[in-house]
Amino acid sequence: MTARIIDGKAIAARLRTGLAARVAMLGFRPGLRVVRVGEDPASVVYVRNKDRAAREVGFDSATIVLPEATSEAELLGVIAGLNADPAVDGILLQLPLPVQIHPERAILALDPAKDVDGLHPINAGLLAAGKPGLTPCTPKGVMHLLAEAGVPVSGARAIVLGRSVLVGRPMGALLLAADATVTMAHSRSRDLAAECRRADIVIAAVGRAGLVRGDWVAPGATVIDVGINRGTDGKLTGDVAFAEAAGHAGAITPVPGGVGPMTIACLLENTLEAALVRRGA
Ligand SMILES: NC(=O)C1=CN([C@@H]2O[C@H](COP(=O)(O)OP(=O)(O)OC[C@H]3O[C@@H](n4cnc5c(N)ncnc54)[C@H](OP(=O)(O)O)[C@@H]3O)[C@@H](O)[C@H]2O)C=CC1
Ligand SMILES: Nc1nc(=O)c2c([nH]1)NC[C@@H]1CN(c3ccc(C(=O)N[C@@H](CCC(=O)O)C(=O)O)cc3)C=[N+]21
Repeated sequence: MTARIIDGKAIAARLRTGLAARVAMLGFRPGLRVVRVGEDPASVVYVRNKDRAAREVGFDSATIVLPEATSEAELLGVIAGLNADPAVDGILLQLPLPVQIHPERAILALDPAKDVDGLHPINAGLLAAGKPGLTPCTPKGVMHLLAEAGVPVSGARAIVLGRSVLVGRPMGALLLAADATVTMAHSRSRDLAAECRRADIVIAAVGRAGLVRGDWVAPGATVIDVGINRGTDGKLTGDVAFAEAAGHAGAITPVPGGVGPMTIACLLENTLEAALVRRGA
């Protein structure tokens, strides 16, 4: 079997076109601020592409880059300033943070109403409870991709590889909310290959290039590759051995051109949503 390629780039472009039309009718520009501390390579890619997309859709968007050596107190000061700024509707704090900064303390400092990546315990708790709130952009983007690709989720067996607060956990919650039977796998899971082979939908969010091999994928399964790894040749690759897996899967996302552009489109969607709620528009 040769898999159908799910074109995240095209699906994200359609989403952005819809957002641009809504923003043009608003009479104000939704304000987004991204805070990056240090030079994590995946975060650098994200910021570059996000800046372009945000301008195109008509947002007031800026990135604040702080040096790797920034103290937690300095970062908390920057976050407090953004919380208090009425022009700012959405704040995205890029992860991972340098070791001297406690991620939980930094996330707790965000105004939950401006937390467009859905990381604050209030938003994470709403999601865990199956209630509406701001939803993490990457898992939300994956759900959009599954819907656009016509992949049935209700009743399907889905496996999520990775259990991070940013991707794996909220991904599992969204799949469960959509009535999938969800398996959560991680670095301690026994026999990942066998677990994957049982799944109709495989979501790889680990950060290990080529971890998911072709024979881990059941014939006709859907494979969504969240991983963004920078190879020694400088090229971006996912967590899935793409050529092998495409020989087994029914549908598969590429890297680049899969989940990445959807994350950005969903960040803009969440920022618009936060702006409408906050401004009572
Ligand atoms: N495309 C996009 O838009 C985005 C891409 N990313 C990318 O997705 C990847 C994952 O990101 P993130 O969730 O933040 O990463 P984290 O490092 O926070 O989490 C990785 C998870 O993978 C698990 N893991 C690590 N090694 C293995 C293994 N050998 N087998 C099974 N599980 C393993 C870890 O398990 P344990 O909990 O046991 O340690 C952990 O739960 C990265 O490549 C990142 O760059 C991230 C965000 C958005
Ligand atoms: N709080 C937080 N939320 C995140 O969502 C988050 C984060 N921190 N830290 C870093 C990771 C990484 N990430 C990416 C998003 C888009 C692309 C992206 O646009 N990828 C293009 C790359 C195109 C290219 O430049 O070649 C693609 O896959 O097609 C990449 C990486 C979000 N992350």
